[in-house]
Amino acid sequence: MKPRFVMAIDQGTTSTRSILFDHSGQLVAVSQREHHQFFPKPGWLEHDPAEIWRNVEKVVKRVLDDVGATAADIAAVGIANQRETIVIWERDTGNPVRRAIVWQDTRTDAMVEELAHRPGAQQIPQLSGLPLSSYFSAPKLRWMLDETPGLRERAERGEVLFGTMESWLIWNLTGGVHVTDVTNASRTLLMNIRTLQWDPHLLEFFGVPAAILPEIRGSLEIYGTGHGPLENVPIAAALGDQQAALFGQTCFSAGEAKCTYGTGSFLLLNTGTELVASTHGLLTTVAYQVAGEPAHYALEGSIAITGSLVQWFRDNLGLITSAAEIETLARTVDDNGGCYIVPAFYGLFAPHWRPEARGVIAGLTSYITKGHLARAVLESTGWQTREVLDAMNADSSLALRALKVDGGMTSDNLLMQFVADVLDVPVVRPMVAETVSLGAGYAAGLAVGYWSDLEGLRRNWHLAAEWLPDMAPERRESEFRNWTYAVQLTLDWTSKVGPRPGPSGPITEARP
Ligand SMILES: Nc1ncnc2c1ncn2[C@@H]1O[C@H](COP(=O)(O)OP(=O)(O)O)[C@@H](O)[C@H]1O
Ligand SMILES: O=P(O)(O)OC[C@H](O)CO
Repeated sequence: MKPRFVMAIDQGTTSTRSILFDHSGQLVAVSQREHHQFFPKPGWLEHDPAEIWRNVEKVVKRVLDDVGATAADIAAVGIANQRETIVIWERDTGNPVRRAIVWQDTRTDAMVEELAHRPGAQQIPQLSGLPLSSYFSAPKLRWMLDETPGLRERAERGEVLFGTMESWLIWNLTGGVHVTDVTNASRTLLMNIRTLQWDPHLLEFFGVPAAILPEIRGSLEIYGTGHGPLENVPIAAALGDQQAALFGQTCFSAGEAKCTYGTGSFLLLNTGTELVASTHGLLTTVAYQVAGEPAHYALEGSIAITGSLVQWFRDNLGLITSAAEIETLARTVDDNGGCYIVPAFYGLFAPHWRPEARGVIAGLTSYITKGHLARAVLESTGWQTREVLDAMNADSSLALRALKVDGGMTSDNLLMQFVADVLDVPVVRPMVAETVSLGAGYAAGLAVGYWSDLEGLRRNWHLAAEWLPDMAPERRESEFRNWTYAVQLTLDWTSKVGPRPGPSGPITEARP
């Protein structure tokens, strides 16, 4: 009997999910668990890798139980994961040596500032496709090796192993295979974006011993097989979660793009097998690689604060009680009243990469009501997307015909219409909203022949909602100019006034 399902494991920043999909790409069952967010100091964010692995075991078992399935029903498992977050564990025991440092953690900002002045720093973007930033894995790894007594020596002796989250999960799922997939490796600042191998110059620059690193493998290939409830099931794919969403949205060809609107937002444009080096503040990243074939690349615009600004509006200002209420409040007024909010809570990511920026509410007058503020909150997500798309258009000649969207913020019609208006392209949302998991499932299913080709998967993409551009060009451009002035106000804030006491780090809900 043929297996009925593929399983996706989506290990995200706040929770871990296991989802079963059938052959038509329909979601059959889901199980989810949140994990603790540890904030040991302002700007720091850590996860417990052992807790995350236990959660994986629980959600895998639960989702199988829910539909009465066994390992024999599962064709393959695919992993999608929060990217850049680092884990170090002992080779002998498999125990993590300390908590994971999460992608949003800004503890290495000062280290990065210092490294930026060292010889060799100029070559980093050209080698890795990434700007030097505390967002990526290498500064976090350097920090862990420097600040954990004896760890660097143990790393050099090969006693401990490094991995991003998919690497940690593959190690545990397979019982000891130490690999990473190429999309996750492309987020570390340690991989050469052209050779797709660890780069000796980058390892030396960040002081990382090669003995600690996993082998870089394709995104669609069998890394090993599972045990326990997944006995003998191929662990057949891994993708960073944003690349998984690109895959799940079936953006397989050059010129196709998606944006995932969640806590932060991530716009990825598939550029095909051609690598496009950004000169406008975007990341060059690997979109996916079928084992043994050339990699497909993407240009990425990572935006740090979008949905989390809505959370701030709800939790810190208390002007709404649920995220969904922001649309109702924004609809009480016709426009933003001249008000712009730039949410540079802990610097700005793409296309600015300015860690010293801090947020502003600009254009404030006695006329402004909470309705105008609600609009400005939502509009900031639209304008930040526009900045990223302008950078993409400057870097690449691939003209976007439509933007595929997913994520929690896409239930906001006012926001999605605004995005279509300010980008001047149609915005479309698919029926299956779980694009991250779907992408991991598709990749694993393709790797084992559960699905035969990409065209078949494209036919599974069905339109759920569409927003067409409907804003006068003069208004669009004059408002964008205003936004740009507001952004200028944020850029040098901490260089001029110094750092503020108190948190300048991630906004993430702390409950398990
Ligand atoms: N109707 C809405 N309007 C605007 N923002 C929303 C709405 N619903 C949810 N959000 C925001 O979306 C985010 C949650 O989306 P989700 O895709 O679950 O995020 P993540 O995967 O990053 O945790 C939250 O930050 C929340 O504030
Ligand atoms: O887990 P998410 O959805 O917050 O995604 C995190 C990104 O992978 C960070 O680069």
